[in-house]
Amino acid sequence: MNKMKIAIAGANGRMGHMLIEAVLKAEDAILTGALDASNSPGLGNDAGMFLGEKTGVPIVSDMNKAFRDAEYVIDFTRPAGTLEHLAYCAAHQIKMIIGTTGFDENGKKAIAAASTSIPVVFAPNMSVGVNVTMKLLEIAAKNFAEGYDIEVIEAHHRHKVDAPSGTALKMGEVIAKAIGRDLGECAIYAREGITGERDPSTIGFSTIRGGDIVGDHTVLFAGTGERIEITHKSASRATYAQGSLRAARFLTDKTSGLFDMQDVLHLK
Ligand SMILES: NC(=O)C1=CN([C@@H]2O[C@H](COP(=O)(O)OP(=O)(O)OC[C@H]3O[C@@H](n4cnc5c(N)ncnc54)[C@H](OP(=O)(O)O)[C@@H]3O)[C@@H](O)[C@H]2O)C=CC1
Ligand SMILES: O=C(O)C1=N[C@H](C(=O)O)C[C@H](O)C1
Repeated sequence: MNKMKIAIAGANGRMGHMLIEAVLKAEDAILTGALDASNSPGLGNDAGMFLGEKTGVPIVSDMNKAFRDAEYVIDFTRPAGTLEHLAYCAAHQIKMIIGTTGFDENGKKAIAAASTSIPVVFAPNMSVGVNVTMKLLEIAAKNFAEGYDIEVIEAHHRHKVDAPSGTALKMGEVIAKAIGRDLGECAIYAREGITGERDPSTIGFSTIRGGDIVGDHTVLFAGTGERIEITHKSASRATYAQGSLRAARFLTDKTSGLFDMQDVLHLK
């Protein structure tokens, strides 16, 4: 069997650890490199050290070393880092799976541009459950377009640096598209003081940060005399790592193109 040669960017991070563990356990994958930031405390350590395993793959900050033998880079870092890795991968024909969130419009355009020369899976949430939930939201939104107020509520751990989460924003986009609204025009990200009554055409977002919450997302459709809540809760980051490996397998026969987890899971 030809094993997928995978390098992990963000190797010393929360997702980096889950991804390294998943790659080491997968029969069809081999860990060929591990990258982290130049100031990472993990630099020089064996990538499997946190598991008590010796992989022979050190964590380095030099892309030439970390990505040299890779066919795939799985990147869960920060937007600035991901965009540097993307440029390298595009120049060296390495397939990318991008889980990083918090990109601005220019960052998203750069990813789309790179995907004309390499295949990229770019998704704010790699879990099967969240992506099936997106489909449920599409159906629900079409039926609750009138007479129901729509609110997206998300909760994450205290270390998360972007808000709302990439998943919450994607949920908002899916809902807005389903009911013919433009999220850029109808999203409300904060409320304080005398806000006036709720504008029924808006989609509201609420963010909770605390403790070690892995990732909870609820969409509330609040009508007259009833409320519908569609909720997904992650209990472990393993689900994102397994989804990332599915995304890599999906890219095996691709030479270019921008894909998301709806493509990977055949949900479109
Ligand atoms: N799509 C999905 O399914 C999921 C997406 N995410 C997203 O993944 C990203 C990472 O999350 P998480 O693992 O919790 O975060 P962590 O902070 O735990 O890990 C990020 C890692 O990337 C490193 N890093 C930061 N900048 C660079 C850079 N320029 N080059 C190389 N490495 C860099 C960090 O190093 P240092 O700490 O030294 O700065 C750290 O080791 C976030 O954007 C998060 O929202 C998370 C879970 C699921
Ligand atoms: O930072 C996280 O932890 C997560 N980030 C992603 C997001 O922003 O949606 C996915 C998941 O919710 C965990």
